[in-house]
Amino acid sequence: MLDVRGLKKVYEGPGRRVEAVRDLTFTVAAGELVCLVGPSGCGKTTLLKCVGGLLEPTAGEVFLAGRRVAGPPPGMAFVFQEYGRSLFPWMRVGANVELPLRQKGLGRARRGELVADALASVGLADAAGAYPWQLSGGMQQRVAIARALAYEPEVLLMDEPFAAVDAQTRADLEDLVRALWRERGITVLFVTHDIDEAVYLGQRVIVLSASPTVVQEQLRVDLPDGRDQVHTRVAPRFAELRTRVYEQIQAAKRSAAGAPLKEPRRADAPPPH
Ligand SMILES: Nc1ncnc2c1ncn2[C@@H]1O[C@H](COP(=O)(O)OP(=O)(O)OP(=O)(O)O)[C@@H](O)[C@H]1O
Repeated sequence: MLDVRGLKKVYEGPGRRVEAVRDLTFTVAAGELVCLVGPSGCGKTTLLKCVGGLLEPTAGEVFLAGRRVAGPPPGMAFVFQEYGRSLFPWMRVGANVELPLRQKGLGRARRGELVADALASVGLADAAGAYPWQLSGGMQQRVAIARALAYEPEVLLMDEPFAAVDAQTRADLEDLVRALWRERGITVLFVTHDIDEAVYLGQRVIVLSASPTVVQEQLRVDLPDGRDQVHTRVAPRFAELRTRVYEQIQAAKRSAAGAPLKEPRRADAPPPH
């Protein structure tokens, strides 16, 4: 479904050259939920922008369903971290969710159906007439998710979408994403700096190195599909997987600092004491 091949991004400006992403190659299968995690500043947002056609890579290519991405493709939707800036404050919630559907050229009746369905899916069926600033942060992020869902994307790109909400809201929103993903079969690429979130959400976790970024490791999350905040997070396997991801991120930071890489531990090895 999503094929990232040899992606490289160098930012060049007067007197400054930043090689943000060196060489990234990975694929995401149709209907898969993959989390990308890596040290701060490792180029996660840069990568997602290149995948979404918002930024031209310096080298390498991204393919969506076999077609090369050369601008925002019609089958992709974004959810960003800063919900406060991604919703228009002068438009009511319903109009915010509807906006991309107008741009898609859908008729009024169909737009109405999709908006109502998306808002109901995120538990905000009665908020269509409110303004975003009348809602809590978590509710605003639900609106942003509803807007992405209403668009009926094949692929949903999420860039640290819950970084700015409180811990309880975050847990609710994580469960919402998993529920929507399971119901709708959307392909999800979810960027986070939170290791627990990556393991809790993903079917697979791609660990990125420090910038200039390469894939440090890919880890299959072999937890049961039916996850919940109480039991999954205390499961021994959850602890093993998060330890494994944590070690890889530490290794990525050490290698960036010039220290030798520690031999990676096997995912099925017991956690360290
Ligand atoms: N427009 C830009 N111009 C120049 N350099 C940039 C630009 N955007 C990002 N960078 C640099 O590229 C590197 C990667 O940035 P990016 O925002 O992609 O990382 P990130 O992993 O998303 O960061 P964080 O975890 O802090 O959100 C950083 O060194 C950053 O300073």
